[in-house]
Amino acid sequence: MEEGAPDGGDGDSYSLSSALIVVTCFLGGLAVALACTRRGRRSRNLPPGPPSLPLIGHLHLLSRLAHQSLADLSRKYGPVMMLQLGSLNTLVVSSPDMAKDVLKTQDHLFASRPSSPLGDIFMHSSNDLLMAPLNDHWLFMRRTCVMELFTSKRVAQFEERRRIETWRTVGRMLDEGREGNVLDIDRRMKEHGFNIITQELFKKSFHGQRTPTIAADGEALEFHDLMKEFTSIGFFVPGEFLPWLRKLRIDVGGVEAKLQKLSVKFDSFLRKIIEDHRHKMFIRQNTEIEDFVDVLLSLQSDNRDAKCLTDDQIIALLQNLLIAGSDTAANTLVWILSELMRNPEVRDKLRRELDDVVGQERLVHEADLVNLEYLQAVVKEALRLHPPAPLLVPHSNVSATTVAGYDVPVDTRVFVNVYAIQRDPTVWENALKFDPQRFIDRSVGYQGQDFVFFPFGSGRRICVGMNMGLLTVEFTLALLLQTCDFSLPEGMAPQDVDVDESHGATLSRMRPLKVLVSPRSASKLINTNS
Ligand code: HEM
Repeated sequence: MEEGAPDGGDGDSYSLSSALIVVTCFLGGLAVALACTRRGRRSRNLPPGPPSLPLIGHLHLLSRLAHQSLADLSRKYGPVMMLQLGSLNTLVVSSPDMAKDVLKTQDHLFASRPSSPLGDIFMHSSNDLLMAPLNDHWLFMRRTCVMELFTSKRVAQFEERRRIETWRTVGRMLDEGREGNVLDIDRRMKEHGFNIITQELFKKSFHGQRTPTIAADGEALEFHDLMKEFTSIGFFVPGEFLPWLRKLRIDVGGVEAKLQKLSVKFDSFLRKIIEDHRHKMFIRQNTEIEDFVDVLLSLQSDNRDAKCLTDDQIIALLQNLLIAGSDTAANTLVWILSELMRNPEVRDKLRRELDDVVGQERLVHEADLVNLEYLQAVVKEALRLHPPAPLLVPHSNVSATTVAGYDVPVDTRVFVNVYAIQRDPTVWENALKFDPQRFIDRSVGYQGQDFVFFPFGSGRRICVGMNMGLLTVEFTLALLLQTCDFSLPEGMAPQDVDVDESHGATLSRMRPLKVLVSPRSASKLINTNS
């Protein structure tokens, strides 16, 4: 280079050398991280797992349908597998024996929840039930649910509410299905699941025509927007797996900011509902219990217990129940109807059972369900092949322990792959065939006792709303089949109905199920004006 030339060359070499320093440091850091991870692995007897990449660990091996990717990996690495998702130890359990060890034998250790930005920001996990770690607060919330909200008395109290709402849904479907209109079943069932749960929580519906119990337009719209926003954000928060992103205040895709904003909106929406109920109960001296909010407010004012529910806890609980209770039941119904359209012989058999037990002269009611053995088997078979929470809700262990002789460090995130177990050909004959008869030939309940079938989980964290969810699904299915005929749009054969999956909050169909609906004679008995 000529003397006196502009010092751009020096600048270049400066930036080159600083770039080299950064790259060297980065690679050095990676090498140290890798060596530490390997040493850590060697010094502890961790469960097997695939080779990992520095920093991201095994994140790149998970597709959007994580339950399927994990099922594939466990076929190679076994039923107890350890993954490194970013910087998080993650235990994946995929056999009945291992599930039993985690959810029964060591339930006292594994019944906690990992902390997560989604839980912290959105679910108020220090105040809620679903995402709360295993502690006295969780026990208090769980007891409140079990002893006050989901008792058989309370479930029975809301029977009429569920019946009327289901009549309205079926009536709407028949109306809209007139003149050969093709119906989007996913949309109908999601609206139905949501209406049922909001009727139980705060005696209001948010979809359908205006009636005295349907929320005012503005309120309904606001709630629709909130729920739509929630499901569209997605549940993958990168900072959960790569905590250094959070330390550097990097919010990839702005997901955390969106959750924060949405949480504030949700909060004020539910706070207003609580205030309206309080007004009704105390100003108008109305002490009649009409919904869950009434129950929770009366517990709060009772003050029998030294520990009393706060407004924040009530809001967190309502939010949990809305999120955990609506799409789970709705998607179960969509999967059942998909399987019935793919398997006309099952549909015919189910209809024959309904005609034999109930007939067409009166409408089915919840008390009939115990006598509908095949219908119950159909629901079980759909929950076997399409569990709404295919990895349950993540568990976590409160102290270090061992599983199948392998070390599991404290605070490991645990995925129990119920989807893989319920489709395992070594556990179930013709595992991928939709065959409800298997549940008539073999008695398997919902309590998850033998760990071959546990779509609601098992142990301390088993679904708290199981009975209510099952009633919604079974009764809706019974009324639909009793009063409607279903057929596929012209040119479509049963084998054309796919079962491709998509996964948001719960396991749903990738594309909506579209069918034709026409009335059977019992439909004349439905009164949609009640
Ligand atoms: C077909 C319907 C449903 C299915 C398949 C289902 C499934 C599940 C599963 C798998 C879990 C996690 C269990 C675990 O962590 O091991 C769960 C938890 C939970 N479910 Fe459900 N659920 C359904 C309906 C409902 C309904 C209707 C409600 C309430 C209205 C509800 C409220 C909850 C709550 C609050 C939890 C958290 C319990 C805790 O962490 O202690 N679920 N459910």
